[in-house]
Parts: sequence; structure tokens; C-alpha cells
Amino acid sequence: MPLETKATITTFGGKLFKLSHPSSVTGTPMNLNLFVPPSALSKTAPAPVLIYLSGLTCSPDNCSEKGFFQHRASQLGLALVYPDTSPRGLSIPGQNDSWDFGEAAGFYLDATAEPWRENYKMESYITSELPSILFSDPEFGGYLDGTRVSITGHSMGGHGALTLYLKHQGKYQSVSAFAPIANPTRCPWGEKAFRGYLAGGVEEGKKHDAVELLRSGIWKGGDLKALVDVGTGDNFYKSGQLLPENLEAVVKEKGLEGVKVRYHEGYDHSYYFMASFSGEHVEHAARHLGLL
Ligand SMILES: N[C@@H](CCC(=O)N[C@@H](CS)C(=O)NCC(=O)O)C(=O)O
Repeated sequence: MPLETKATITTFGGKLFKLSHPSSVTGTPMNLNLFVPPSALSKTAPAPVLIYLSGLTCSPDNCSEKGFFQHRASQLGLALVYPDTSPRGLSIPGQNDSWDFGEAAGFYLDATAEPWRENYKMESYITSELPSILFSDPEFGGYLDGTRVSITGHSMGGHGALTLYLKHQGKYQSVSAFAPIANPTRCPWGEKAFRGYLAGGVEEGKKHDAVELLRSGIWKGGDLKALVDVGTGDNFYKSGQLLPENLEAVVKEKGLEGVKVRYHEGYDHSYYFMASFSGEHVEHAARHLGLL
């Protein structure tokens, strides 16, 4: 079934499409936003793609409206895909009880515990179903070069970007993250998610934890093409939800190359922080996608 267009918005010379489709992976309708840069609108030069994974509480709209990725993406000829953060509208008990678990908090993994395992399959959705629907869509596929894709994300989405990049080697040409939950088996957000979504709890969560994945030696791909930004004024960083130092430590311990972690004095967790550096994350992806 083709993607349904809910809105078309002209922005930075390109078009932002608000799209929806039924998902057989989550069993629900799923929304996403797609930004097509001006260079690809005629469909003669399909654009490489940067997938942006949002954080807790977000829909595809938060970053589209205030992440400021479109500015630099428009100039460089990069398409942007903003997926949703979980299935919505189910009637699973507990799905709307807290803002950091359930709806809008899918953690980019395939749940193995009841009652989540049937629908909460965001890893399969992001890495498999969504690209297959988008890149073969009769209307939208022609804008996009599905062979050149990078991934980025914020907070829970930074965790998603890093872990999907590590687990699905070769699928994404580079990765970047803003304030990622870098070591979720060791922080309250991650522990709560893994206890809820995974039959094996926090121990099973190691399979979905960037630091633990790197520690396990999963990465065989040479230089990690990774950029990570963190604000030192971020309350979630200060309260131990993000743990980027653990990422730096495992990179060093394993002798891995190609991970740049930057700390920015005074910036917080919000989109004011993200918007300040989103141009550089677009450039990071563009470089690895052959646009720079
Ligand atoms: N609701 C939480 C904050 C959650 C939060 O900061 N979410 C981030 C991602 S982890 C976000 O992007 N929120 C939406 C926004 O700022 O537009 C609180 O009250 O502390």
C-alpha cells in the first residue's frame, strides 16, 4: 500500500511531507516525516538519506519543527527521514502510564516480553520495514537513494542510532548522536525499558546497549564513523542517564578509531542544543554519503 500524504510543506527550498502507512511489523498505522531537498525534487538526482531517531515523548514533528536539520540538508542535497518513536493507539495496559516507557518510548528494539512483543518492534520497523516501504514507494521512492543511508538521533534516539549502526553493520554509512543514552543497562531509563520490554530484563538489554555491544567485540567494520555531542548543562547527563564517558572508555579499551565525543559547555538537553549542532551532524553524514 502506498504512503498516504497528510501534509506537504515547502521549507528551505525543498518539501517536507507528513506521511502515514499501515505497518505489519507494529500492527498499527505509523507516521513519519520526510524532507526532500531541492536538488532531488525533480527525481533526476535521488538524494542520499539521513534517518533521525527522536527521543522520549517525541513524534516525527518535534525535530522537523525545531531541530534545524533542513537548513544544511537543503544546501547539501540530503534527504531527512523522521520516524515515530513507538507504535501508538494500542490498548496495552501501562502503555500510557509514564512518559519514559510505552507509547513514544519504544527504545528502538524488538520487545521479547509480554505484552509488548507483538507490537513493540521498533528495531525491525526502522531497519527493515520502513526503508523497504519508503524506497519502493511509487511516489516517494524516486526522491531517494536507498543505497546511501546514515543514521542519527537524540537521547533515546541517540541510543537507537548507535545500537542500530553497530548491530546492522554496513546498512548505515555513518552514525551520530546528540546526548545519547550511551550505556542503558546502567541508567534508570534503560533499566526501566529493558525490565519492561525484554523477557531477560537488563541482562538481555546488553544486546541493545552501545557500550556493551562494543565491549562484546561486535564491531568488525574498521573505523567507526561516529560523532557524539553532549551538553555539560544537560540535567539528564548530570543525573547519570547518558554516560557518554563509558562510551569513550570502551572505545579506548578496545583500541577502536573513529569515535568523536564532544562536550559543549552550558548546553542543555533540549532542541536549543540540538539545533546549535545539527548542521555539523548533517555535514558528518554528508561526508560519509559522498556529498562533501
Ligand atoms: N518529559 C520529560 C522530558 C523529556 C525530554 O526531555 N524529552 C526529550 C527527548 S529525551 C525531547 O526531545 N522532548 C521533546 C521536546 O523537547 O520537544 C520531563 O518532563 O523531564
